[in-house]
Amino acid sequence: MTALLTVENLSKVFHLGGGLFRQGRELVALNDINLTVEKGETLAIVGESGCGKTTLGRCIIKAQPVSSGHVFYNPDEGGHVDLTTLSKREIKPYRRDIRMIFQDPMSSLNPNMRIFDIVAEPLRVHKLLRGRELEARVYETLAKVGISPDAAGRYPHAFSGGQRQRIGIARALVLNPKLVIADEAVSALDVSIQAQVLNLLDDLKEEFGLTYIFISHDLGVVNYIADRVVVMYLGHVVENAPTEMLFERPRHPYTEMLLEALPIADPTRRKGRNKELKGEIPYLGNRPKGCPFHTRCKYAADRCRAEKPELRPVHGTAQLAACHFAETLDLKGAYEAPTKAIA
Ligand SMILES: Nc1ncnc2c1ncn2[C@@H]1O[C@H](COP(=O)(O)OP(=O)(O)OP(=O)(O)O)[C@@H](O)[C@H]1O
Repeated sequence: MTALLTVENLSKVFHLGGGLFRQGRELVALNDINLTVEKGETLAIVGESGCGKTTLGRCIIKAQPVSSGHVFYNPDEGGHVDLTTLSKREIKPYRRDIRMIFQDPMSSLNPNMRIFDIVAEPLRVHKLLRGRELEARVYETLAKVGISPDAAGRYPHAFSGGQRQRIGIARALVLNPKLVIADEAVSALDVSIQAQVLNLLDDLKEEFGLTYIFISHDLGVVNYIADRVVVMYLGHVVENAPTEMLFERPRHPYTEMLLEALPIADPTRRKGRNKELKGEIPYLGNRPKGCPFHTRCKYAADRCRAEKPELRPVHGTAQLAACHFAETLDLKGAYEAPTKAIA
């Protein structure tokens, strides 16, 4: 396997202004993140709201500057480039290679533009194609995501949520990217539509040789689509493991807690929302000492309150966990890995 993207010691600090009590405070949204995305894999980033998933995605494409650390990108034909050091002009070609898909297709698609122009816009911005060639590429991409070319003259409001997400995907794919960062790409959709869009993403991955970073708060969805899962808590990576290993036997108590909250195995039969997670997430600007999770961890010992655990391989395997007791805790896994046939 070859790394397409490597995040090294990445941190992001927001300096808060405004309110009387927040003046001069810092909020560490990402704390020394390390991860690798292999070519062709789907790497999921999971965690509760506010743990830093979106910030990480935005830092990777440099939509937000990092406070420290590196994002090395290693495309086929080029060498190793640190995206964090590039100027606005220098990063432009990499923005073609790395595309994002967003949660809410309604707010990410300009309501005043026709579908054709929405999908054509990235080609125009990057001055890649014109005239007939541009037209052909737009229609071809729309067809790939299951949108009829006849619909290209309509506006976003004429489409359902699932169709709008397909248009968002077409807009991302029209530039032939190598890496797609999907940020809660199916969260706003009904469960049955989610399955269709996930299947589409899976098919497109094969067809276009894509690599995905799939950001989600929903482990049920992640189990279906991801090869590997990175679990984040309060801006830290607490576990990083191949999907099957993580579901069979989590090595971090936070992962166990997320798995416990999953309703049932098959995402098509899931009803309602996940069970509520226990405990309150501490405010990021006032992070607990020691292990960031110890205030909610039912296994916490004195050591956890005093000393921050490093992310490390458990028993020398591909499963990494940041827990002092990763080797000895007998944590509960979840259901068997689902089959791909959920549509
Ligand atoms: N521009 C900003 N200025 C200050 N704080 C920010 C900014 N952007 C994000 N944050 C804070 O950084 C933390 C991480 O936010 P982020 O949106 O990355 O989390 P998330 O895991 O993606 O959550 P969600 O699923 O709710 O989007 C949050 O506490 C958020 O309030």
